Amino acid sequence: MTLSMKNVSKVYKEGDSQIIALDQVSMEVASGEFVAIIGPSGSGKSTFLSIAGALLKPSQGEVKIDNKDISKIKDKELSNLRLQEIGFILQTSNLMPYLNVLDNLLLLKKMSGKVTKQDIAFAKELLKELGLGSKFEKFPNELSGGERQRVAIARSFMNDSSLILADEPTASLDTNRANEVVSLISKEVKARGKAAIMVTHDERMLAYCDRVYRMEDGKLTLQ
Ligand SMILES: Nc1ncnc2c1ncn2[C@@H]1O[C@H](COP(=O)(O)OP(=O)(O)OP(=O)(O)O)[C@@H](O)[C@H]1O
Repeated sequence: MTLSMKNVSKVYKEGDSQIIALDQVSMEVASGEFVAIIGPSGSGKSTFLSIAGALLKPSQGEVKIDNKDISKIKDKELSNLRLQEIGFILQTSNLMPYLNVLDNLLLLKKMSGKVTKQDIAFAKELLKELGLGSKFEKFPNELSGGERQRVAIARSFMNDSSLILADEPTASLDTNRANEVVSLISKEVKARGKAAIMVTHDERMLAYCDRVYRMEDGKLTLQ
């Protein structure tokens, strides 16, 4: 997979004034690449990830996934593309509190039709890979913060999406847990040929990444 963003700008209108959240940013990420974006609060990083994940439309510029211009795709096809190709990892893991760990992983499958034996086997395999082999039946409130984040990561790997977008996945984790989480993303990128973009404030996590970009006032530069 290749994500290509060219001269992408995003302007938010607030009454009479405008906020230029992104100012002509370009980036290309391909399978097997793990890139990071750092930068101060309010510089445009989340806006960038939302556009990369086809959740938000740019005001200007071009976003292509595998050479397909996503502004030219119909809404239905775009939501399928999002479901199949893109895995989001968010700061707050947003697990369903009343579902156990295994069912949290299977939730999207349940919502989109039926759950197969293979789905269950894949979910269990992912959980084992992430060191959660003994936690299938636990509920989110019975897990530590780091464990919850790993469940959320396993869930984002469930659809075997080719693009992983992570918005501060290590916020609120201690150094060991943070290393664990980021090395899991890195492993998934390298072993399964995925592409990943991670927004982070944590400079220690940059060692796992192939490239580091800096966002400042909506402008993106390679470090
Ligand atoms: N929906 C919105 N409407 C209006 N302005 C917005 C909206 N979303 C973001 N902004 C503004 O756009 C700019 C970029 O915001 P963004 O959330 O992308 O930054 P960020 O780098 O992710 O910040 P943080 O590190 O604090 O999460 C900020 O000035 C923000 O206030």
